[in-house]
Amino acid sequence: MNLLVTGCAGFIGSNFVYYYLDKYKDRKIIGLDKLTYAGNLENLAKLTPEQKKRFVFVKGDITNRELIEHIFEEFEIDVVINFAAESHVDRSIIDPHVFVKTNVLGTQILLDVAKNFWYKSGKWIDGKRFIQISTDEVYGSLGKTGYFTEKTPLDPHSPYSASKAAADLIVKAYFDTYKMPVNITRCSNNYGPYQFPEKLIPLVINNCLNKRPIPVYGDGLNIRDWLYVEDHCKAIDLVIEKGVIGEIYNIGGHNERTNIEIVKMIINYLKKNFDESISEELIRFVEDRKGHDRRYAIDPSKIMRELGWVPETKFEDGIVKTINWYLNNRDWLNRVTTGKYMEYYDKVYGSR
Ligand SMILES: Cc1cn([C@H]2C[C@H](O)[C@@H](COP(=O)(O)OP(=O)(O)O[C@H]3O[C@H](CO)[C@@H](O)[C@H](O)[C@H]3O)O2)c(=O)[nH]c1=O
Repeated sequence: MNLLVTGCAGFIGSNFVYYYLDKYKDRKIIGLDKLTYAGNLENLAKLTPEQKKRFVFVKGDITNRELIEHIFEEFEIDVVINFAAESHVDRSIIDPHVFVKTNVLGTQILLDVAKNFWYKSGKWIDGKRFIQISTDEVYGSLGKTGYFTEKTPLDPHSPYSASKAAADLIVKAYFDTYKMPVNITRCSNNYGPYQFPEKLIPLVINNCLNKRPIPVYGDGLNIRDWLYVEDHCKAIDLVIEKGVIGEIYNIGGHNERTNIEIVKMIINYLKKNFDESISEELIRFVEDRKGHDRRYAIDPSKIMRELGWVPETKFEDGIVKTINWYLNNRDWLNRVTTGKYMEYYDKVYGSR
């Protein structure tokens, strides 16, 4: 079985490649990545020599139709998992265009090429599947109570989440119109190794290590529902194996935390275990994110009930594993935060 994994050198994509090649010793991954600022081939450097034999890397963009066709001609692709996306909300507020191009147009091109290769003589070839990795952000924001289910209406607020919602609707259209074998998964906030330090958890770790102020948006009481990335990978694996064609699956571990709680947990762990001069004095409450969603919370009961998924990593363990991963990979952290990183950082935080 051959999988085309787009965004294979990004955070969730690279974690998925490790997880999948380790679990299935007879399967092969063709990994495609544009290697923008967040995708980094170094993220895949720890594949074993045996795993490398079952991994082919292609540098390129999902909006390049000729390249995607070439990949389908070269390899018999059974499953496409589309992780490739521009994913950071703050960047989408500065420059929405690239989000629409990659997330919407890129998804449509992937779907269309897959359809041309998988639909022969009036029917779909058996065993093919297209999985769109989406996000809980497409549902918008919750008040103090309630959960996002698969039936919650789409109500995205940022250019990022609007582009992901648009992509989901294109995927749905390929199912409704052509009966294409698709699934959409919508996961809550992930954390773990290889996450780029523009996202809250690695940004806080990196700023603590560099004694840089920690920007907390607004009152710090926005809530996110955090899931360890490996639990997300396991959920996607189950969708590939057992997901019902055309269905959407929400993924989340019922682990809601305010941002300030997360920030303080990281500071206090580092203070106790790494450097006692790291303190809550680094915290700065800064201007809020425009259109900032207040609360996300996933109802994962469908995937738990129908596919037997269970989130295994407790947040208290996952966050310690994650902080230690960054402590042990400070070279990586330094490399990915040089050059253009500070330009971006000043753009987002300079005016706050
Ligand atoms: C970077 C940063 C973030 N924040 C706040 C904003 C959010 O309420 C919360 C988490 O921010 P972020 O890490 O940017 O993640 P968020 O906007 O929730 O979106 C993430 O989670 C989504 C899933 O919910 C994914 O679809 C997105 O790709 C991913 O970026 O922390 C701060 O207060 N200060 C910061 O410096």
